[in-house]
Amino acid sequence: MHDYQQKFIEFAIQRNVLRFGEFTLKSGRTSPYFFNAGLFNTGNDLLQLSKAYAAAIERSGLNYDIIFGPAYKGIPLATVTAMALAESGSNKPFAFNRKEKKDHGEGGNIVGAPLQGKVLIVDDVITAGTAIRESIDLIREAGAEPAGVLIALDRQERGNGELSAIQEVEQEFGIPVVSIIRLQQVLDYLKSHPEFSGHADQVADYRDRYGV
Ligand SMILES: O=P(O)(O)OC[C@H]1O[C@H](OP(=O)(O)OP(=O)(O)O)[C@H](O)[C@@H]1O
Ligand SMILES: O=C(O)c1cc(=O)[nH]c(=O)[nH]1
Repeated sequence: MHDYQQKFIEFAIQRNVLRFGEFTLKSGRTSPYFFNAGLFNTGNDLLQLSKAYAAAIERSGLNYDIIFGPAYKGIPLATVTAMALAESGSNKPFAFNRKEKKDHGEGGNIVGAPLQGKVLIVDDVITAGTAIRESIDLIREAGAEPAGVLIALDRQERGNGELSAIQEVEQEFGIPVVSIIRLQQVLDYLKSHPEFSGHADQVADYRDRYGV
């Protein structure tokens, strides 16, 4: 595990973003851990988070024209990532969607820059891949092309079949998915920190059941 990854796990635990307990996921699975990016909820959190996202994009070498954040939690993520990239000299347009279409004023369900060219999707987690598939549909409907996905946490879970949701997305759409951390690193962290080792077994059991 790289130093930046350990620091990111500690940042997420310290802000209660990465929590342990019993959580129902969008996929219907019951998980012993949850990553709630909505709890990165101060200016300082977002400053730190935006730098972690921008650094991940820079490390990935992804080639893209515009950043897209899926509603809702992807919206601030895409926004602050675009700001951090601009700070380091890469000024990219960004856009996000509304979950419900607006039928007055400017109308439609895309806000921000027009979806054109190669689109990098920025979100918090991928579990079963539903949110990413919905984003890819929106991008294609607009006549643009998905170029990659950046998330904070790869939960390393099966999608619809035996592959991970991320592998399915990579194969089906031919695009890379980049994450800052993945579940295995969270598990390693829990096991090597006695104060969290009580959670390690439950997370490992969950991984045995739904992981790849
Ligand atoms: O891979 P999936 O199974 O789709 O799950 C992951 C998605 O679930 C959450 O979004 P959700 O739409 O639940 O909530 P939000 O409106 O808080 O972003 C999360 O932010 C991801 O976008
Ligand atoms: O699968 C989900 O719904 C999900 C998992 C997770 O860790 N965090 C989140 O916001 N959603």
